[in-house]
Amino acid sequence: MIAILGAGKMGEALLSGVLRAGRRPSELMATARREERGALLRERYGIEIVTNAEAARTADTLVLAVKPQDMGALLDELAAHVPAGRLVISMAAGIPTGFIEDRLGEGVPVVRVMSNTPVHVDEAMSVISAGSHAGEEHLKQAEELLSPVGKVLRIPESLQDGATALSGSGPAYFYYLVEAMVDAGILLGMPRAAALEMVIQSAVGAAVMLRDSGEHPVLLREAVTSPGGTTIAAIRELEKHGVRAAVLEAIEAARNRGRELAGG
Ligand SMILES: NC(=O)C1=CN([C@@H]2O[C@H](COP(=O)(O)OP(=O)(O)OC[C@H]3O[C@@H](n4cnc5c(N)ncnc54)[C@H](O)[C@@H]3O)[C@@H](O)[C@H]2O)C=CC1
Ligand SMILES: O=C(O)[C@@H]1CCC=N1
Repeated sequence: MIAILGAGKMGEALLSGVLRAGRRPSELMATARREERGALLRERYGIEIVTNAEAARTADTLVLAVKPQDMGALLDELAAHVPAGRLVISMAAGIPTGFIEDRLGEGVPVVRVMSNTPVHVDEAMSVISAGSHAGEEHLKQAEELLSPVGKVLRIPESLQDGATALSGSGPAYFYYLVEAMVDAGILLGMPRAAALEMVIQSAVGAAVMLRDSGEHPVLLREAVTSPGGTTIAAIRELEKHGVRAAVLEAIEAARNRGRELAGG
């Protein structure tokens, strides 16, 4: 039995992915802070909605999907109810496995996960790290849970805040670029719908080539960039405006914010 504690955006996305992958609703339970939210999840997925304490007592795997700021309160609520040997999987940004171990009692196996919203389309990037009491079998269980909704990669926990900044937040950077490109289309007089269609299909085409061609991104970009042509005129402006440096600093800022989150 898997329990998703705090089934908001990410928790629900994982829940629906796990059901799409063939698990039965009777193998899953969830908790929600608001009653209406619980009722909606029960109706939408046919799963049982329980209290956090009930989930802790019953489920073999507890998936913590609350916001980092709510993690301390959730763990205080769970502490008295988690029997030894329960696997705890945390999806929260910035919360070290040690923070959870300290509050749930020594010996609890914790796996920290950073996934991203493409869980919705089974194209997530999930990176996982073992806490000090989690071993191979626990990492395998986390991989089994997450691999139906995308790729899974093991990394040392010291890189988790970096992964949060890179792939956890990653989809937002691509959406931001799409927004900016659509604005450029508007500037050039395109109807918004046409601009959006052109940009989305360019993004999808570029993403599929990146994934499937095995070519390095630099080579793919060079293939678009004709001598004396249009692309290099655009690239010169991107370089002039320091876009690469802005990306480096932005992702470093996201990593640094992740490091602050456990402190509230
Ligand atoms: N949104 C994203 O792109 C990503 C989010 N994350 C992480 O996933 C976690 C959840 O994020 P979202 O789904 O975006 O947030 P959310 O706010 O949509 O979901 C959290 C849910 O937890 C519920 N909740 C809070 N305290 C509770 C408690 N004590 N008992 C039961 N339910 C409780 C809230 O009512 C809410 O529905 C966060 O820790 C975040 O860092 C990770 C990767 C990507
Ligand atoms: O913005 C956030 O804090 C979360 C973590 C990764 C993506 N969204």
